[in-house]
Amino acid sequence: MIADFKKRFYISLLVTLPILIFSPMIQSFLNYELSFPGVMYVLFVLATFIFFYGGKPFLTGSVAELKQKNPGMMTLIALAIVVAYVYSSLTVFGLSGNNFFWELATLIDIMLLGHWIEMRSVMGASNALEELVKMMPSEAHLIDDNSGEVKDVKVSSLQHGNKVLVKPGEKVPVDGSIVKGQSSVNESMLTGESVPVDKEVEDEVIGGSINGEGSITIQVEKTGEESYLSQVVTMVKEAQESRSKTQDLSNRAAKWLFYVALTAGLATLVIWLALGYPLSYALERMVTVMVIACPHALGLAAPLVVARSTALSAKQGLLIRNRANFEEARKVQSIVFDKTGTLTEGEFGITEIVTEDGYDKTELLQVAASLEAQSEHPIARGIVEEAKQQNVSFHEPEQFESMTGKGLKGNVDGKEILIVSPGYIKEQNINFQTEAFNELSEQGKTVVFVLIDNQLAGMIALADKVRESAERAIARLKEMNVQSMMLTGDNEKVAQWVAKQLNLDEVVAEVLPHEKAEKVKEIKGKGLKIAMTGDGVNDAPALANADLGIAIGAGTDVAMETADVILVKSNPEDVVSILELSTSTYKKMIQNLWWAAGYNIVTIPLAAGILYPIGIVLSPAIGAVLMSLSTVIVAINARLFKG
Ligand SMILES: Nc1ncnc2c1ncn2[C@@H]1O[C@H](COP(=O)(O)OP(=O)(O)OP(=O)(O)O)[C@@H](O)[C@H]1O
Ligand SMILES: [Cu+]
Repeated sequence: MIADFKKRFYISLLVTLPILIFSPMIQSFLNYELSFPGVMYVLFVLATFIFFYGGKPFLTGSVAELKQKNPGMMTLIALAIVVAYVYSSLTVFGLSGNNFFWELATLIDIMLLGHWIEMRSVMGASNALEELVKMMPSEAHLIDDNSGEVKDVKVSSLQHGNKVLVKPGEKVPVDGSIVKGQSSVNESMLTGESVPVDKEVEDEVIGGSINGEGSITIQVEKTGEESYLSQVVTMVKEAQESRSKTQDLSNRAAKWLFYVALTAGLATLVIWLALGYPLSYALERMVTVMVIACPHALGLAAPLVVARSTALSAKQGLLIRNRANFEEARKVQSIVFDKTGTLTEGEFGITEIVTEDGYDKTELLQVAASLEAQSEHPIARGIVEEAKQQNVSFHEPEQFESMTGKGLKGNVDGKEILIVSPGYIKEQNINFQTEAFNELSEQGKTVVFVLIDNQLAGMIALADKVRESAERAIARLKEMNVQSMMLTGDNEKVAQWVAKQLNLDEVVAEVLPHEKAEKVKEIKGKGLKIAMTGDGVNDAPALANADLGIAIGAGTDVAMETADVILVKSNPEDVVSILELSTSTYKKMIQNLWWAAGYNIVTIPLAAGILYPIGIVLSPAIGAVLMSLSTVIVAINARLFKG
């Protein structure tokens, strides 16, 4: 496409030269005379060539637009050059008046040049996505399973389970896990995090990241389309193509501009004729108006900015999935955070085990860990970790059952075990050591209760760390006048403790998973624009219900599927970045809409000849220069967008 415009431009330009040299009007400007019999016919033939050859992209483009019943810039340009060409040709064959072949030729030249330059700038603004793709290396060192020999193969030929060697300083070719060696890996191109991450055996590495000083062997887990990077690229592409309000607005404006241009063009024609000017002169003014009003920068103003901002943000680990909701993010007034894993690290460690009479700590830990080994909950991981460290033996549970938002149930060694929340204990009116419990909770520790054969056996206290980044994020939100709220399934006292640490505006504790979505709806009902941030499966309904759903961290797939934005890093500060990015993207788009459409307020009257009294009249070619300029400015402005 680009090469085609370039070729058509150069050839048309060459053919334009003789037209200029032999045009009577140019000759009178430059005060020379050069002619031969039948020169008119030669000019006609040359101009016809330019009209059909150079004008072809515009003529076919207009046919396509009219077929779609969506007349736009191509139709305007086609109309302009057809009018100029038909009128000039008629004068050659008898109609009285002057031809303006040279105007037609230069107009087409400039149009071709303009569209060529502009396509290049457009490519520049939208190729941020391609940079992401380029991060993938094309070759990998495959280790033969039998001989252990290393040979270089194409990444596309790798299969699951293959082992590949990654040497120091090389790019990791595929997603996989380390089976040998250790190193630090730079994942900044995927997460924006510039500090290299230490990786050892069993750790996951992502294709496209850069290996540090160590040599590692990785086992291939995901290739091609499945790989993290291609999923990011697909996601960004989808977001770029998805509809948005601003886009709809500018499309509608572009439609309007078409009719404005047409009307303004006809009015110009009529007025100049009424003022007694020759038809050729009036037509020239009309053609200029139509060319200058070409609404085509308008169609690009928003998509270029969006292409840029979605791709840029993807590189910082902010993945935008739903553009329309992202655009509205700048209006968010209240953000609801989930506690565990979002505001806190989500990494629990056991701090105390308090037993009831007749039970010992190791026994408690053993049954608890045996049951929790079946669960993915952060609490479960903390308990299992501690048991492993104490070398407690695990026993396979039977009839395992998880009670969402409340705890777990199952049989271990023939005994019925329950691990449950304080809420559940209170609900069942079971007596427990209230004082010890209160003391632990007030220190911000999450306490779970263990029941053996319906008898309370004791409680396990676990501590999680509040993220420092959460504190900074909430402070910044305060500055932006955005309310921060926390929703948690955890106990009230723990929630209060976290809220105090982080200076949160509001907390709601002991909410069951399905109640999170209802709570979100309730806040929305108060007329507040709300964003919800969470990581777990139990957050998914709430994410879907919020005006803006933000999935944090690698999170669960369900959370990612329902979210409008995914934050690759588990950093609450990125929530602030999303809001800021939404604001700056919107600003840039509006700015671009002005460059694209607003400039018509000045140029249409100018093209119509309003400054004729002081001697300023634009030729169609100058009109074409100005309209191209507007598009190029829009493209450059989008490219300057840094987030
Ligand atoms: N695997 C488990 N082991 C023990 N207790 C559990 C388990 N899962 C849930 N619970 C109990 O149920 C409560 C609520 O759990 P839920 O998963 O809904 O929220 P949470 O993870 O504590 O907090 P957040 O809503 O902030 O993520 C927990 O605080 C805990 O008391
Ligand atoms: Cu145009």
